[in-house]
Order: sequence, then C-alpha cells, then structure tokens
Amino acid sequence: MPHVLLIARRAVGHLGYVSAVRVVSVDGVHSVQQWPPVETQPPQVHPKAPEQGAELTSHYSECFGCGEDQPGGLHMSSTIGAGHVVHSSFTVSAEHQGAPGLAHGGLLSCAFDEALGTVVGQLLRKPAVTGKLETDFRRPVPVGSTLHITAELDGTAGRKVYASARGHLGAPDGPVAVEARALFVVVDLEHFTEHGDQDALKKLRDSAREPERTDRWDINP
Ligand SMILES: CCCCCCCCCCCCCC(=O)SCCNC(=O)CCNC(=O)[C@H](O)C(C)(C)COP(=O)(O)OP(=O)(O)OC[C@H]1O[C@@H](n2cnc3c(N)ncnc32)[C@H](O)[C@@H]1OP(=O)(O)O
Repeated sequence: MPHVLLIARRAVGHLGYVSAVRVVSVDGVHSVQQWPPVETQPPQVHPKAPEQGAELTSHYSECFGCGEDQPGGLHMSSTIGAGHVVHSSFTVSAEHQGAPGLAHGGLLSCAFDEALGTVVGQLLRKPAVTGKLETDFRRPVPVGSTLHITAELDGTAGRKVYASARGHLGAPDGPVAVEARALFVVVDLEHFTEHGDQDALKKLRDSAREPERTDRWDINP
C-alpha cells in the first residue's frame, strides 16, 4: 500500500502558530505525530534578515553544504522565499553516491541539515546548531538529478527552533523524494570559539572583512 502523508497546520489562538499533525500510513499501519513536538511561538524573523528573493552567499567557503572551496561538496545555492521559507537546490554528483548511480542517504540528510540550518540562521540571525535531524527517504535520488528543497521555520520554544523541509526531484514542483524535520538549539558564539578550530575561525573572520562579504556572519541578534 502506498505511503500517505498528510500535514495539517492550524492556528492556536494568541499563542499563534504551529500545531501540525502528521499522519503517516504505511501498509495500513497509522501513526500520528505532532510537529513541532512541543508548543511553539511563531518565529520572529530578524529585521536584518535578507529580503524575499535574495540569493544567499555561502556562510563559509569551506562548508561542505554551500562552500565554494569544497570540491566534493554540495555547492548548495539558496534563495529567500516568502514568509518563513528558504528555497535551496543542489545537483547530485558522482562524489555523492551510495549505491551505484544513486545519492547516499547520509549525504541527503546532510543536504537537509544545510537547508534547514540556512533557514534558521538566515531568518533568525542567531547562532544555532542541529540538535536533532529526522529524515524520510521517499524516492531514490539519481546522480545527475537536482533536488529542490523548500525549508521552513515552524516555530520556536525558548532556545529551541523547529524547522522542516521537503525535497522535490528534478523541479520545484517535482515529486517529493525526501522530507526532514529538525530541532536546532540557539547557542552562544563561545560554542564555536571553544569547540572550533582557531585557524578556521580566523579565516572566516578575515573573509567577513572583505567588503562584498560583510553579510556573511553578522549573526548578532
Ligand atoms: C547570517 C547568519 C547566517 C548563518 C547561516 C548558517 C547556515 C548554517 C548551515 C549549516 C547547518 C549545519 C548545522 C550543523 O550541522 S551544526 C553541527 C551538528 N550539531 C552539533 O554539533 C551540536 C552538538 N550538540 C551540542 O552542542 C549540544 O548538545 C546542544 C547545543 C545541541 C544542546 O546543548 P546545551 O547544553 O546548549 O542545551 P541543552 O542540552 O540544555 O538543550 C537545550 C534544549 O534542547 C533540547 N534538546 C537538545 N538536544 C535535543 C535532542 N537531540 N532531542 C530533543 N531535544 C533536544 C533539550 O532537551 C533542551 O530542551 P529544554 O529542556 O530547554 O526544553
């Protein structure tokens, strides 16, 4: 029996926003999951967030998801959409294979981590890291195909930010191949200075000083 997926969204009075119910039927067995899993507030888009239609530059040139200095990376490109949405796309290359000619599942999860992290980081302009990422693989994704991912902010609860995304195969309105949901947790900048590599952070700081790149990591709320 085919998979059936239904996502319903309803307003919750003054609390406002999301209580999405996801009903999944696989071979006649139904399970109902609430998404986000806790009560949330509507996301507050930062006043300095890029405007609808803005094409985003890489936040870090060595990022596996979007960096131009990662030869085997995803080279994902992203554009701000309407509301709380970012549209991203990448083309699956031979470096991304798992089974012959098909994208590796972990690689696809990585692409969704990137797309979801982008909608969180760019619209909220707060440093946040992935706490949990859940992926549903609905169709194989062949090498050479382009995955069009629409990622959306679903709500916030204190430091917790919930976001979800759908990946369409071949075209923005193509069949859904992959879906994902994630929890991001807002962190202090010390998260990166304490745990990251100092030389890499210096490189990022230096590139942020280049006039054409000053938008890259201005993430102070
Ligand atoms: C201009 C800006 C542009 C920026 C663009 C950016 C693009 C980026 C694109 C790249 C994107 C790539 C992005 C990447 O790849 S980020 C890299 C992958 N992620 C990490 O490395 C994160 C590693 N984990 C940690 O550092 C810590 O565990 C964090 C920081 C996540 C939480 O540790 P912390 O000690 O700080 O906080 P807490 O433990 O009190 O938790 C806080 C709350 O969260 C809830 N919780 C936590 N975990 C889970 C869980 N698994 N399921 C359910 N809930 C969970 C927890 O219950 C609590 O809830 P509550 O008790 O308050 O209710």
